[in-house]
Amino acid sequence: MVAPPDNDVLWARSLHYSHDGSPGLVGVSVAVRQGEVLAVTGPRGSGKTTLLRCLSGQLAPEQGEVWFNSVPVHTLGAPARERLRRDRFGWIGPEPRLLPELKVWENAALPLLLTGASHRAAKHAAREWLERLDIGAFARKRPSALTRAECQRVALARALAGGPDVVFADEPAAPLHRAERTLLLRALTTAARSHGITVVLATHDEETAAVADRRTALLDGRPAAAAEALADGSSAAPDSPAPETNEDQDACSLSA
Ligand SMILES: Nc1ncnc2c1ncn2[C@@H]1O[C@H](COP(=O)(O)OP(=O)(O)OP(=O)(O)O)[C@@H](O)[C@H]1O
Repeated sequence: MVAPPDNDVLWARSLHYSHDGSPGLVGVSVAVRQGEVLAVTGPRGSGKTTLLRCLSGQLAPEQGEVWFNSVPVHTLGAPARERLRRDRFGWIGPEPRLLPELKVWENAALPLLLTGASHRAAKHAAREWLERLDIGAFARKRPSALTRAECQRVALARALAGGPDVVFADEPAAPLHRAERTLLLRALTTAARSHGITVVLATHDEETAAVADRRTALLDGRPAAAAEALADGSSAAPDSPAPETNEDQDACSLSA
């Protein structure tokens, strides 16, 4: 077992995962550099969420390797993967999933409180991120007083407040209108770039993918090129890496 290259913060090779026997991932490889925003693209059901869940240690792949820096995530037991997720990763999905009983700042501080941070430190970090994301004024309100877009920003503050190395963003802007989507993606990429946070962004939406530095495409749980070759009847290896597109920095103008 050989650790991945030093400049890759996250690295996975030949991942296989099936959901109750039906294939979710079939030979997917991916590498993400420190501070990079990588878009994982593909139509609905192509395996994006399954890939993010394997990379973040929520799911243990049936085959293949996942490395976070020099940590072989695929060899860790469930408690160690849970600790890793809590301490080093942030997650934002399409739904904010805030706890209605808690104030906005408490929602944002929750992951930090779970890592054992003091109440004071967790509150400070949460409020700082709420301020940076322009929702500091709502800190003492309950989520029910906020719009959906504001709640999604609270979810982003929650993903960032613990000072993660990697944020996994699974269709984070999907339920939002265009203007709100642009704001949320700008907030995500600006936060990531100013703090050197790596982002793995799953999306089926071209405009959303355009904020990334680079993208990798999935189709039917496979790297898109391999899936297309399979459909054509040619002989591409099933676990060849997904084709990657180097996006010009102009594509990142939302984060300006
Ligand atoms: N918990 C589950 N149980 C059974 N099948 C699942 C489960 N989760 C995903 N799948 C199946 O695995 C495949 C990949 O799903 P996945 O959610 O990873 O794709 P996706 O690209 O993220 O799609 P979406 O954009 O709709 O979330 C799909 O065929 C899906 O139906």
